[in-house]
Amino acid sequence: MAAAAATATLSDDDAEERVAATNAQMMLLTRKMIEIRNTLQEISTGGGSRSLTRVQLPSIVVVGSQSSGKSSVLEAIVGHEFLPKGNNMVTRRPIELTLINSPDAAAEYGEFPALKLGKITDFAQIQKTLTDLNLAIPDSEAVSDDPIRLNIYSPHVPDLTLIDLPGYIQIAAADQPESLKSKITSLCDKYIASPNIIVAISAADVDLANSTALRAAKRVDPRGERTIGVITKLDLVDPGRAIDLLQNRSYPLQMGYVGVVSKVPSSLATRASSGLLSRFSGSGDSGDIGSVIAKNEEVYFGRHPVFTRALTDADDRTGQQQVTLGVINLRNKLMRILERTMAKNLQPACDAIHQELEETAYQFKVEYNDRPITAESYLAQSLDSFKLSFKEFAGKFGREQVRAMLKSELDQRVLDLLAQRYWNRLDEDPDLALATLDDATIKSILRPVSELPSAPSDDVYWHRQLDACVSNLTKSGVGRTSTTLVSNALSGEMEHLVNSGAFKTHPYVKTIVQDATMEILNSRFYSTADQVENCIKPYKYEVEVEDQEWSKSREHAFALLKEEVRQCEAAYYKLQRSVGGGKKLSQVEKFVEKSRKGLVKMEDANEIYGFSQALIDKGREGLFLTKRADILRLRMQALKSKQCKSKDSKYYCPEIFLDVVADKLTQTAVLFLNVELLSDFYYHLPRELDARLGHGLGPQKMENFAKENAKVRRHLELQERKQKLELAAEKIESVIAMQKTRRLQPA
Ligand SMILES: Nc1nc2c(ncn2[C@@H]2O[C@H](COP(=O)(O)OP(=O)(O)OP(=O)(O)O)[C@@H](O)[C@H]2O)c(=O)[nH]1
Repeated sequence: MAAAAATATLSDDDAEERVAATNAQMMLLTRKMIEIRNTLQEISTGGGSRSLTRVQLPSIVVVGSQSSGKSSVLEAIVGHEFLPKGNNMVTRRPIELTLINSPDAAAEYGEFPALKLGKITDFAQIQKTLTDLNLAIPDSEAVSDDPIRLNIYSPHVPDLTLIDLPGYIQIAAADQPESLKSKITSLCDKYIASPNIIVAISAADVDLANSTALRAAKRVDPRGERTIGVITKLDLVDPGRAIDLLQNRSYPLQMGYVGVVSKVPSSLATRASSGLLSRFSGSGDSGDIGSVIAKNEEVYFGRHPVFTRALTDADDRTGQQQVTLGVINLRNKLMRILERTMAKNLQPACDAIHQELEETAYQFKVEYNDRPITAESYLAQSLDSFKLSFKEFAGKFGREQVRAMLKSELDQRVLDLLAQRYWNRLDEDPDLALATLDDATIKSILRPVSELPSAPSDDVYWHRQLDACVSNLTKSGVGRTSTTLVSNALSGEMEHLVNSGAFKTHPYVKTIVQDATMEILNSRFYSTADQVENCIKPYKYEVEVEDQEWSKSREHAFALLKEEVRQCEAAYYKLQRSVGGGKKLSQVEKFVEKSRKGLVKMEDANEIYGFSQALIDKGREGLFLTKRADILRLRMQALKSKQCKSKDSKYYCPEIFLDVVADKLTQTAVLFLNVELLSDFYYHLPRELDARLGHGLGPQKMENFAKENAKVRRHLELQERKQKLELAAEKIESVIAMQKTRRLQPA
């Protein structure tokens, strides 16, 4: 019986029901206030708020020297071991602990809101994470005032917010910075400032006059209005001495002292207990360490009548300071105190929220004309704008553009073939010619193209040259080349569009667009290339030419040669400048020519003539360009001649005939590229983007996307701030209303 009395007389059924009802009501209020406090905290972290920082709802802050039993008390309240342990000063950052009573929670779990690790049901894992987060502060710094936020959900905890701080030290250890003591003190000072409630922990076996926690509390709360003294390790001193300590007269506290024995006794550590803590939730035995400790305290205090007497005396109001015993009563007391002090701050907080809300609403009206925005609407708008620029591009890049692109590619191929089979002169320029010829051509000695206009019409040599060129051109993999060209052009343009349009500041979405582009293009690549190749097959055997086609190609071939001449001249001019003038270049060219005729020796170039190897190479290039331009001019004349007017002279005018072939290949390829690749891509890409960037993105990614744009981010943040303030105002008003109703109810 004595034991039951010592732990707050919970034996009587009526009393129990009353306590439960009060607890439930209190928890509802406290929870609402904690929610408001957290909302306000989010608003303050989201951007400097002037009026909100002035008024804040209080937190409970736990301070104590190292090894005073701080962790043991907190763990007894939570019911689990979860705080970092070790000799190496493991609490280096404030731990802001929010306990959330969740009666329906299937399991107890913790969450680190800033880390986004999800629910952690293994408390050993929570302990490890806390240890890692603390030890991430280097030994040289030892403490940081950047808090770790941890929420614990459980049916066995009350709604409470507690802040655990690094323990006070007397002197810094050898490996700790000198300034550590003062660093810890100023960190704690920051937290024990008004209006927070201070839980000052002192161990019974250490002289209270030396308690750093009580001394610090006295400094900031000299009248003992917001400090609770907690004396741990009562079992280590004589019970009579314990009672003396709990009635500490040198620092009287209005909320009194609470004595606890918060160590899990080894004999009880593994046994499920009577479940005293679980009375909070009305569930059965919790089996947590809180219950084990409570059971142990019940037995310990019951064993010593002096504790029962102290409680009775206090109840009788004999002038003694109020005495409270046990972790459960500490917990209840904390809840009551939190509620009371929060209630005191409710009206000022409510006023501050309203003031802040008014300012924010005004800003929102002025800057955004009350225009609401969502990440989703911003994404939809950006996607629409992107699709619009895509449509514009599609309008500009059609069949005609593909035709021009492919024709210019084939023109280049035709020029290369002509150079190989007609224009390179093996006899005059063996070095350069050899480098560009295939073995078969080298074997068939090239005849100078100047002989072509006067060759007999049945000259097999010239027939073979043209047939080889045509065969080479038609069998050069036009299907693959043309498909690659168009694919590259499309993916290049998409790259340009994402880098310049609505998505230019959105790297994640850029990748999605590029991936979708590549997937569509790749999936069509082989079938398109095969279809094009199939359709140009007939030209591999026979090419029929119309008069009109011939004359069109005659003009085009002439223009091509003219452009080639221009390029030769430009290159020659550049070469002249690079060797220091035309005179120098022609000297070197002459030397190279003489050496080809055997009139001078190449080995003497440097020593006798002072021409470096680089200069000789340039001389060779100069000679090549001059001769190439001569041949091209000759060929231009030929194309203009009467001989090349008729399509029947195809062997005399290979430039024209090859252009006809290139043109036919282009026209046929474009037909299929347009249908199979271009139109298909233009049709599918917008649909694919709708699928990937619509709801497929998910709310978090959508928000991340929207906030990548600084302007939108500001708009969204201001809007969120306004919404949070509205919510906080609504909640705080309902809490104030609840308070009023409670006050009106009979006790
Ligand atoms: N006998 C007894 N030992 C206790 C009691 N409370 C805590 N201890 C022991 O005292 C030691 C220190 O307790 P902690 O809870 O780790 O103390 P702390 O203040 O958190 O220590 P730091 O984390 O180092 O600051 C541990 O060995 C506990 O088991 C108690 O009420 N009675």
